[in-house]
Amino acid sequence: MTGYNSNGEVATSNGNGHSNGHSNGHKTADYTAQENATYPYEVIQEIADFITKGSGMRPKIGIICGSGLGSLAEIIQDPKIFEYEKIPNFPVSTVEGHAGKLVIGTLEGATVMAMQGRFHFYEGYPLAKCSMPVRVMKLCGVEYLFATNAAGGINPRYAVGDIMLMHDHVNMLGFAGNSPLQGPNDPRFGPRFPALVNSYNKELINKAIEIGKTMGIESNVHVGVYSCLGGPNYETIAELKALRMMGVDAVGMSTVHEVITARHCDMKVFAFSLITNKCATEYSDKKDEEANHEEVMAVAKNRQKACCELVARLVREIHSNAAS
Ligand SMILES: O=P(O)(O)O[C@@H]1C[C@H](O)[C@@H](CO)O1
Ligand SMILES: Nc1nc2[nH]cnc2c(=O)[nH]1
Repeated sequence: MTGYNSNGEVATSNGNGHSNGHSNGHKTADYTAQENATYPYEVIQEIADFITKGSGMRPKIGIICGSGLGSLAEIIQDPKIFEYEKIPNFPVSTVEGHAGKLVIGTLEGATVMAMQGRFHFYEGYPLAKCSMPVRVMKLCGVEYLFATNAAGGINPRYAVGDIMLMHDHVNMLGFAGNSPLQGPNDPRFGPRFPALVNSYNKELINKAIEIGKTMGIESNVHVGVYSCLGGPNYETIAELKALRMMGVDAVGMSTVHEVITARHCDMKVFAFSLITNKCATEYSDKKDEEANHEEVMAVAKNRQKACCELVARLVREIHSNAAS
């Protein structure tokens, strides 16, 4: 089985087919791969072949499930499930609420693949590794990326449980000089200097707004700007004030690197944040204003039905338009 070494050269592994760095049973990020996280095209192709041959399917839509939103993959029919640990050269999920499974099957007539578990920078993975599965999706045949996340609401109009359709982002990790596209560029994926204006597909946003209306949740659906910070700590009040001044509506720890990678290889992107907590932008002693992951997961569980319906109906739209 082909792998890659720390120089980014294609190398052959010792035959167990994967190098996830978790042989002792503990799920920890593979720190040995930090030096060079750029996966050669051939390795991504091998992973994609493993999935398409193993499932006998070529998905058109890829879904990334946010924290606690794994149920988005549970609505997929006749699923073929791959545990990340069994996929060659795939990282492992280390965060609660991210099961670490790739689910391929049918949703509303369309062939889809869903990641029940994404990779975050704070897990110790470099950004290129965090978003490598997006390139795998591309080589599996995926044209549309649906990225979902749990996020803190900074916009004072947002309530817990609301859905924010992302129409733009502020990439704080990018401000700090970090990008999933760092390192050698392979033009088979995309250009060295991709433009990111119009990254979030307007047609899909408009369709999602319409779907929200027919679901009767229009007052809980917003269109806004997301910002990704490195995490794993939540933000200070001063940071939240600064983000608000920058025009950010919701803050999280993911998605942006996936969107950059998807746009680089010309996928159409739809993304939304489930607002799992309200971010305090004033100083207070109240403990219940502090964000915590248990609350994030509980809100995601409460709102999974609405999130699943939104995703399923948007998939149906895409599929029926393609068929007509
Ligand atoms: O994977 P997402 O972005 O949905 O998860 C958010 C960010 C952190 O991983 C976690 C914090 O509660 O939720
Ligand atoms: N950075 C960040 N990520 C989150 N994920 C869910 N809630 C939050 C939050 O308040 N801040």
